[in-house]
Amino acid sequence: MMVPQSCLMWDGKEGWESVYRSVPDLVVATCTAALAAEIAPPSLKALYTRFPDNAADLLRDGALLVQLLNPAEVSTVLHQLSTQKTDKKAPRRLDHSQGNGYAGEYADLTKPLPDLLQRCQDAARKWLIDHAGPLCEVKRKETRGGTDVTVTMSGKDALDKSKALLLRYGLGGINFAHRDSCGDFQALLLLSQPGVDYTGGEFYLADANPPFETQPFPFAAAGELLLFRGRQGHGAVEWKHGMQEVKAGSAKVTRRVAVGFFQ
Ligand SMILES: O=C(O)CCC(=O)C(=O)O
Ligand SMILES: [Fe+2]
Repeated sequence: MMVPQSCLMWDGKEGWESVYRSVPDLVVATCTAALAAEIAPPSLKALYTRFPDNAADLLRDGALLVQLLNPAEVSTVLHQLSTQKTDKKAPRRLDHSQGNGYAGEYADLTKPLPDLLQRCQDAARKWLIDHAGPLCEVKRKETRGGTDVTVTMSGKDALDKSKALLLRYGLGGINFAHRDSCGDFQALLLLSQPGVDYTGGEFYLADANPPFETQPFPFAAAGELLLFRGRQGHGAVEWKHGMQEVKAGSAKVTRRVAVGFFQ
């Protein structure tokens, strides 16, 4: 596969303007293992067994890391994503001019997702419904008969309506504390290698109210899925989430790339 030079050169602090708008380029620039061959994806059932038996830790702490994919499976996702398109909608920037962060962007992934990613999303959806179904509620604004209405969906419907995003950051990338306009549960599958592709870049949950306590949940390995509650903590505690500054790892180019589910 040809590797576009601009992507190899890509860096959040330099050359931001000069790069790509399609997933293949994003993905090629993602990971040292991106060009490895595909393996046969594990079944939905096999992926489901990699989740814990219950959601107690997620409900107590607000976030939970699951080693969902092994390195060969991460390479397969990257390989499959290299032929995937993003939605026609332009990626949303995170940068200081937008007031939401630095050196990063989100792009909607078109459906259907590549099969392994789709299975990851399906396994996470099934696990959330099985263990926290009544809590999976989402309110969305829709226009019906020319009037704006707020529609509440719960359980499977809420998760089915959601989007998958490709999120990427370069050197100096920051995602300020925020809440997304989606349901209570979200998930993030890391496709970069912590320590190699980047350091720093810790995901955190933060109290939305004083004293704004934050709790970091750093990824330890590529292929980890972070399930998190983007809104509601214990009792009445409201949460936001964000990501601390991405710093260089041992690789020449710094990047932190992930796929977000239920967004
Ligand atoms: O990249 C991160 O750690 C934050 C991602 C995020 O804001 C999201 O998945 O909604
Ligand atoms: Fe978010």
